[in-house]
Amino acid sequence: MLSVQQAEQIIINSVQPLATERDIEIVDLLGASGRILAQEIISQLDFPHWDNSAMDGYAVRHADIAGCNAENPAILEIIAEIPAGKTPHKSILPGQAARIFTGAMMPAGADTVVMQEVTQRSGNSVTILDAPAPQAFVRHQGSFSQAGTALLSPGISIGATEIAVLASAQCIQIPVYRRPVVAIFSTGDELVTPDRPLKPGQLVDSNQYALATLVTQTGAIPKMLGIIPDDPELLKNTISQALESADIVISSGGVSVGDYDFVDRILSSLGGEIHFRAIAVKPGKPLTFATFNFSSERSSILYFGLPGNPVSSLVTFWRFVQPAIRKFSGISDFWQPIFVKAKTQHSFKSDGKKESYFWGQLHLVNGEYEFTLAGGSQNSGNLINLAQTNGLAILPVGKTLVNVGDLVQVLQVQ
Ligand SMILES: Nc1nc2c(c(=O)[nH]1)N[C@H]1C(S)=C(S)[C@@H](COP(=O)(O)OP(=O)(O)OC[C@H]3O[C@@H](n4cnc5c(N)ncnc54)[C@H](O)[C@@H]3O)O[C@H]1N2
Ligand code: MOO
Ligand SMILES: [Mg+2]
Repeated sequence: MLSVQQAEQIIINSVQPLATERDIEIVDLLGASGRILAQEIISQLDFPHWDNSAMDGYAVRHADIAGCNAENPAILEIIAEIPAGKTPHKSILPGQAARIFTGAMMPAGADTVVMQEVTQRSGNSVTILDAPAPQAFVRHQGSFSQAGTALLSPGISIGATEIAVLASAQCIQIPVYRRPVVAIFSTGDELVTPDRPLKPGQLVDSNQYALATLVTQTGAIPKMLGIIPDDPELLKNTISQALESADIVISSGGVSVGDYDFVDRILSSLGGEIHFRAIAVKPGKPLTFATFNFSSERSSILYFGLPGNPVSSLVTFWRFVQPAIRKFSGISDFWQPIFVKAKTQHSFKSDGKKESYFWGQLHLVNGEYEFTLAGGSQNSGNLINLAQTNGLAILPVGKTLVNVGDLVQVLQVQ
């Protein structure tokens, strides 16, 4: 059976990220939050825009104050006051200074700022009790970045720091990639929506809601197609419709070997290339991955047939689907899953034949991660103790036991 790493490679190699002009939309500054930048941002401005003071104090000519100290101070005449936002009109000549405030433009002639803490003011003169280095406390025009420089590269995720840069560079129309559309549906005659009374044998479709939440959190648009009964005709119609209107399709259920598990057959009949139908992973073994190439105008459509058991569908989403959505979104880096090493507070075991995932919580204790197993049954049908899961501890193939205090690899999730 395919290993987790082989399956991951097949999926990631099948992803053709958004990259064309057709995939770009323009949003305003705040609308860019959480989006993926689609084009390089080049600054029209120098940063700082002009020489300015980094301190409240006095703008001076360094030659006038070099070597001065409390015993041998320099005394200068104050000829101007320059608050932030005002243009200085006078040049500083030898023996002169300007009162200046943080962020205010440096006057011509001055090259250094003296902090007011090492000065004494008396009327129109200032006594300098200590000389800073030449150029001290002056933020020079263009010293952070110069006009014409690329400030942000395409493929980055836009957060608060990037929005600050865009705002400062006066970029208010931001080119971002459109959000991928992810169609989601559940299969199974036993499934009902959460608002329906349960008849014997029925079960609430929880997967669709959990998957839609994860899709949204991953930056894509979920398109919920509902519950489809175990009927090959209805399933075929739904899958066709999903393939027409989405970039990625996720179904849950109907991918194992039961008589009512129709998904794989339908994918083949619709012309999908099935790359695999099972992985050596627990939970999540019966995961189907297929691609559809309808035209050169569209990227390959990715189809994930997730197993129906609630934990299996979420574990396979986190491990295989989420990185694929991220990569598809146009993110040039950081779409990979994040693994951390954690000291486990519980022991757990497996038969060593499949890569096994155990759900629970990662905590930072004194700067180091610890992993606590969720209480109750680690059965892939038990979604109740999945609540508050933020990590999946991994037992690799060939390893059958982890003891309390051992370091384990944990996949960070959510
Ligand atoms: N003979 C075998 N049987 C099974 C195998 C196997 O290897 N040989 N694998 C088991 C494993 S592992 C899994 S996981 C499941 C996967 O089954 P399917 O993907 O075909 O899913 P279903 O049979 O439709 O449902 C499985 C289970 O999950 C419940 N379910 C389904 N959809 C939802 C939903 N949307 N929300 C909540 N719960 C859902 C469903 O009622 C079943 O209990 O197959 C095993 N069998
Ligand atoms: O692997 Mo299934 O995915 O355990 O329940
Ligand atoms: Mg089944």
